[in-house]
Amino acid sequence: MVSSLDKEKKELALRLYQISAFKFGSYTLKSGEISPVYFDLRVIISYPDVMQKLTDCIYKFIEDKEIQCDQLCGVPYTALPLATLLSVKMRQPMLIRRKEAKSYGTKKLIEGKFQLEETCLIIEDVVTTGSSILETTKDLRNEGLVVEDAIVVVDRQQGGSQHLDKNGIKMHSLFTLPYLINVLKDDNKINEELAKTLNDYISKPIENSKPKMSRLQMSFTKRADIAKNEVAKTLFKIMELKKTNLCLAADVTKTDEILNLAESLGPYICVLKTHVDIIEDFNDDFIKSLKGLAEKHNFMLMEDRKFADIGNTVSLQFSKGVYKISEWTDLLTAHSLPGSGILKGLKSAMSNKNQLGIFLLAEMSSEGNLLSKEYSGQTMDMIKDFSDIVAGIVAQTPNLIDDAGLIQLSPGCRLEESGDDFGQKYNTPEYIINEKGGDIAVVGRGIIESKNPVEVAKTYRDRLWAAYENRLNIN
Ligand SMILES: O=c1ccn([C@@H]2O[C@H](COP(=O)(O)O)[C@@H](O)[C@H]2O)c(=O)[nH]1
Repeated sequence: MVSSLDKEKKELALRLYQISAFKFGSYTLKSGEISPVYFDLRVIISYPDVMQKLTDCIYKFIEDKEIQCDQLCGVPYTALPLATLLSVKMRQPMLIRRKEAKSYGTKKLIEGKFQLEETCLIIEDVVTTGSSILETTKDLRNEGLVVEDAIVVVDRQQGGSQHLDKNGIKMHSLFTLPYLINVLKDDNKINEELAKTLNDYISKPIENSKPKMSRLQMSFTKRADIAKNEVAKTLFKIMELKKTNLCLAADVTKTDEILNLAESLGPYICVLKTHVDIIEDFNDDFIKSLKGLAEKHNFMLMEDRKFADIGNTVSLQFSKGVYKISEWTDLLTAHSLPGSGILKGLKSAMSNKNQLGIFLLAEMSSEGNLLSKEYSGQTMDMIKDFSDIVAGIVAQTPNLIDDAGLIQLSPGCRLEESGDDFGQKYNTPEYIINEKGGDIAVVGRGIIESKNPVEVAKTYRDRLWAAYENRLNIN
């Protein structure tokens, strides 16, 4: 006999297809895997009838499964409106997990009233690996809540359930991918051939479809072993040894100011970043002293020159002129804009100084910058042939790097989310490391313009390192 829930689920599945909440083609998932199906349940908020039907179905589903809870919590963001509607329908309170703590007032991560040891049921839209549910669970458990169940609208059946199970969470899915394939095939929405492609895709052993271990799950020590660029290798080791992933942007204009910063903040940083062309009294002795301090405090020097010309010009800019950058810097930034010739030019100018780690700009932190997604992807492609000289990228999002030996440097960091008058955007240390996927955060004015740069640098160092350790636990 067909239960009323079965009938409602079928109708809902067809309606979800109609509003393009799932699509078929060739899609690159967050894990980098190519998938013949893509779920985008974000569209449902534009269809009140779908929101209503989905809420009713989940409500019945929870009743059928006899799941009890004191609180509900939707995984941000798509599941938030669903959790809200369910909370009203079930007359059960809900909680909201912030993606980052407020930088003012209570600094809470979990909003809403609750008691210790209350049970919280998680609501999620689509599950592939289950990592988003785990992130939310971790914050709820840290507050003393008990999380044992999660309801998901669609389970892609790619290891998420097993992953959650290992972490003490039972996942209940309203729809699975095989179920949706059957419903759509029976209603002639997809043909036999597509159904077969989809079934073949799901029947791949989980090992094959499991996302490969991402750099975000790996320690810097492990990544040092994988890094192909020698300078990146050393940098990973310095970070782990000194327990710091803070890069200081020493954006001051006098040599003694830079040297003072290097001496006083050296113990707390892994990289000191310069813009030599803003220094008014540049001289060779300054470089000698700076190198001495880098050695004394075990940090690396990065010249943030952001080269952007053809290979020949860049090779001259790098090795000649007043600054002779190639002779002293460990790390260097460059734009990918001119094409791979820029990397060839830099490589040719390395001469007898063999060790260089280039960071290509894949994304920028400033508002309105023109580096599109396509540009960022092409930058990553360009790196592949230059793994000996490229140490990493400058970026603002977590999924560009799939080679764990590369380092992501993320500028735009302040203790509080803010901006400057010229479009610079700042995020907190935790947001930079956990949400943007930065391995190293760059901090300039947040430290150098503070009243007590040493104490403030220590705070950045501590918060950035704690966020990195936290990232290893949640991923
Ligand atoms: O996208 C980018 C690339 C580089 N930067 C550089 O980082 C520092 C940031 O300094 P703050 O004072 O912390 O804003 C600066 O040297 C930039 O040239 C960046 O901000 N964004």
